[in-house]
Amino acid sequence: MGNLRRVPVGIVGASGYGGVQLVRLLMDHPEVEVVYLGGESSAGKPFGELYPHLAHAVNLPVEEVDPEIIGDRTEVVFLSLPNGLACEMTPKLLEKKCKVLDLSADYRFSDLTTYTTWYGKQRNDNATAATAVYGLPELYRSRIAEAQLIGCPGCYPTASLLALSPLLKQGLIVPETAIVDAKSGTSGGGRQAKINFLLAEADNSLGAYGVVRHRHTPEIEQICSDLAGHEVMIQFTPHLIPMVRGILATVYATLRDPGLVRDDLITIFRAFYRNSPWVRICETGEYPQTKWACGSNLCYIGLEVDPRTGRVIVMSAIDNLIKGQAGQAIQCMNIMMGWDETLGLPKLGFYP
Ligand SMILES: NC(=O)C1=CN([C@@H]2O[C@H](COP(=O)(O)OP(=O)(O)OC[C@H]3O[C@@H](n4cnc5c(N)ncnc54)[C@H](OP(=O)(O)O)[C@@H]3O)[C@@H](O)[C@H]2O)C=CC1
Ligand SMILES: CC(=O)N[C@@H](CCC(=O)OP(=O)(O)O)C(=O)O
Repeated sequence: MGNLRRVPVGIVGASGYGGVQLVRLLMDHPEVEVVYLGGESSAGKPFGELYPHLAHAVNLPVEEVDPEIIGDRTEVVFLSLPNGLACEMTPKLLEKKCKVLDLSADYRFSDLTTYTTWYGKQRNDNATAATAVYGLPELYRSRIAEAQLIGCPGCYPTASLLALSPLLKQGLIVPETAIVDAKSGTSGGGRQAKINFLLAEADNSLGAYGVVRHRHTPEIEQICSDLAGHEVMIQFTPHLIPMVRGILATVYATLRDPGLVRDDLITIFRAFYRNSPWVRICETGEYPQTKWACGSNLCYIGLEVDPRTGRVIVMSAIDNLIKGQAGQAIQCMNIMMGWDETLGLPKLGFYP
């Protein structure tokens, strides 16, 4: 007989794009019960008023955020808030013995000086931050299993790091030659009114932003440095593309051994991800499309070697709201709770 007791979970920031994905997925998760939804401007409203398509399934109000009350009512808390808020409430939630999964950048950095430099917020929770584990299960599964606090990765870092990790871990590329050219749909910017996300601005147009200064650069570099065993700098350029969901990261790097061919690297990638149910390697020469990943927690990876330049080109496609955000956080929760990593997560995309 299965376990009848469901684990009570809370979602802070439930009214945002990450929050609504968490609600949608966790309502169907067999081991949890969503008992608390929190927000700021949405507090006091029924959730179904904010997202009428879920009104028939979610009969909960959005409540004000009080860590004391959340800690009393839940055992697992997802924080899907703008950067700089999670670090204010996490110490209290941990004190209350909750497991905390933060979807913002607050607990992604092992060195808080880097966080302060790039995010501009002074912090006084160093001791708490030191206990956080970076929530990329394909790299840090065993540490996630032991953790009480997870700093879930950003969407661009997820796509970029899954493309780069096998190459860096095996020492196959010159790390400093790595260039990440990435494109994101507009939902990456959240459910806020911003001029560049207006249909008239974003539609029928493609452009880079944050060139040489996007805050995901130090996040990607931190993990690349960990994999390479020394400090690594990466060139990262994000682009906004007129679609709602999805990220495609195209990564270029110079191979140390120019004799390597595509089949060698496919074998290496397959071996690296052999225990990772959410990574699919495109083995027969096809290149991943964001649409394949849409709605699922999968990351599709394809690659090619250019014998003329000696470079490897890796393409990595995810849904920014699922593997890039809410889905990955649930994957981490599954690991922390000792459940199957795939539990409650969508395996099949929406395509077309
Ligand atoms: N969108 C994406 O693709 C990804 C986003 N992330 C990160 O995840 C986090 C959430 O992003 P996203 O869902 O896009 O953001 P949204 O802007 O869509 O949602 C933000 C949420 O935060 C709530 N909120 C804002 N201020 C407060 C406050 N002072 N107290 C309580 N709640 C507050 C809002 O509540 P209300 O509406 O009630 O005001 C809303 O529910 C961010 O840190 C983002 O950087 C990470 C990976 C991918
Ligand atoms: C299209 C778009 O605007 N994308 C966002 C990335 C969202 C994200 O993951 O940001 P966090 O690191 O704060 O979690 C951006 O570039 O800022």
